[in-house]
Amino acid sequence: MKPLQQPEWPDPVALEQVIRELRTLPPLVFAGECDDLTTKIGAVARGEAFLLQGGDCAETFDGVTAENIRAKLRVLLQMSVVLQYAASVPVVKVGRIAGQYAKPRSSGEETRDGVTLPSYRGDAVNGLEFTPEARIPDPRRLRGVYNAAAATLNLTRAFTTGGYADLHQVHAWNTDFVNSSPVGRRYEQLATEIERALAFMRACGATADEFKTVDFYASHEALILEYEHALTRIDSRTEQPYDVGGHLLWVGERTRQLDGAHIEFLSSLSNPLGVKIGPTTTPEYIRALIDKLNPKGVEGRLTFITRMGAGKIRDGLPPLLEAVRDHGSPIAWVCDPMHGNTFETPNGYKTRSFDAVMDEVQGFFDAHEQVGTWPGGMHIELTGDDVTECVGGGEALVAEDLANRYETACDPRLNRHQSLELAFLVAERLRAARA
Ligand SMILES: O=C[C@H](O)[C@H](O)COP(=O)(O)O
Ligand SMILES: C=C(OP(=O)(O)O)C(=O)O
Ligand SMILES: [Mn+2]
Repeated sequence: MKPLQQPEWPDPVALEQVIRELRTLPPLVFAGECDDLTTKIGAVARGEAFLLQGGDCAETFDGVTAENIRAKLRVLLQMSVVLQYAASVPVVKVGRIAGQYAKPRSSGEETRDGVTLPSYRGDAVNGLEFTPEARIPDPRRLRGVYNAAAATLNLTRAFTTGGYADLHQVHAWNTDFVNSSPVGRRYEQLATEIERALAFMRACGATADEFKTVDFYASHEALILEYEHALTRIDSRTEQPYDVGGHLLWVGERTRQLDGAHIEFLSSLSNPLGVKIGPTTTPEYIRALIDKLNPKGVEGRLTFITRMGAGKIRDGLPPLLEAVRDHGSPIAWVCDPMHGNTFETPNGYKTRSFDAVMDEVQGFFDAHEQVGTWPGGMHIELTGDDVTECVGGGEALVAEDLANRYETACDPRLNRHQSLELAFLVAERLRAARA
């Protein structure tokens, strides 16, 4: 079977050149870091940690700025402390970042005002601009992906280890936000409590080096197989293949066929892996997928990212949870409450409602409560900016507001307010689940 959702590159010679070059470039991540993430996700699968995975639907080359990267990291750090403090559970932090440049599409073409052009497939493939030239797939963009991912990872590593992510900065992350909204003020109270706890520990003589840095990992959808293959290397320590273009790779809803090229590719890697699980998934498929991707039952190797839709998760998820429980293999279950809840507004914006997103998260927790399994994490499309892409939330955005700051290159993301609100709501459910 031909691999699905692959670009049709018009210039195979240029493609060959880029791939040759990519094969010689240094790894973006170290295989040992991938193993560390597997270990951490193992704790998620055992019910001892929670995974927070989030970032843009589609990163763009223009979006590789210090401001943008800092804002994204900041909202993820804020969400993490909310979850960690309110639910007393370690949070494994993974960005949809430094590699999330390729998009599967429902349709190969897009029509606007009677003009039809190839769909935008992410900056890895073509340009967002609606012109015939921009929409031609250009393989040189794959080199751009490598450069953008390297620059993003470099700054992310600097922020997470160089002081920005120090827990003592818990107030500083919120300074421009404190009084601008109820959720900003709620966060501020929590930050004050955390500071008090840190001061108490200092007074006890605890040297809190653990609070100074955070472990933060990069993930993206493994979609364009030529790129992912070119960044797959044999690790000198273990002699095993790792995709060194990111720590965790997932395969999406449209490319997860058991006998498809994407699942075959994942099965060859030693990285931690994810697979999106949509509403048509059956227990038989899930069991076969586990046997294919994690035959040895390694803890933390396999994460299922459910994206059923708010109306389907309560019926659709429990049979899958039961099938996995009875199979006995360790799985980290993560909820993507975004992709099953997309709709178009009458004024033409692709959006999601905050209430539906929240309802799917609640349904995810309900399903796990019913079966007695651990709701291991959430996977969110978000941004650190005050965009207006999803309706609802504390700011009560409506369809007419979307025109104000609709900046996504693909799917609508939660803005900073909505992301933090979600974190507070999830923290409450998580605390109950822990109890
Ligand atoms: O991000 C996911 C997919 O690429 C996206 O949801 C597809 O959207 P489309 O239906 O507009 O192609
Ligand atoms: C394409 C995506 O999701 P899914 O495969 O679940 O549709 C995505 O995560 O952006
Ligand atoms: Mn998306």
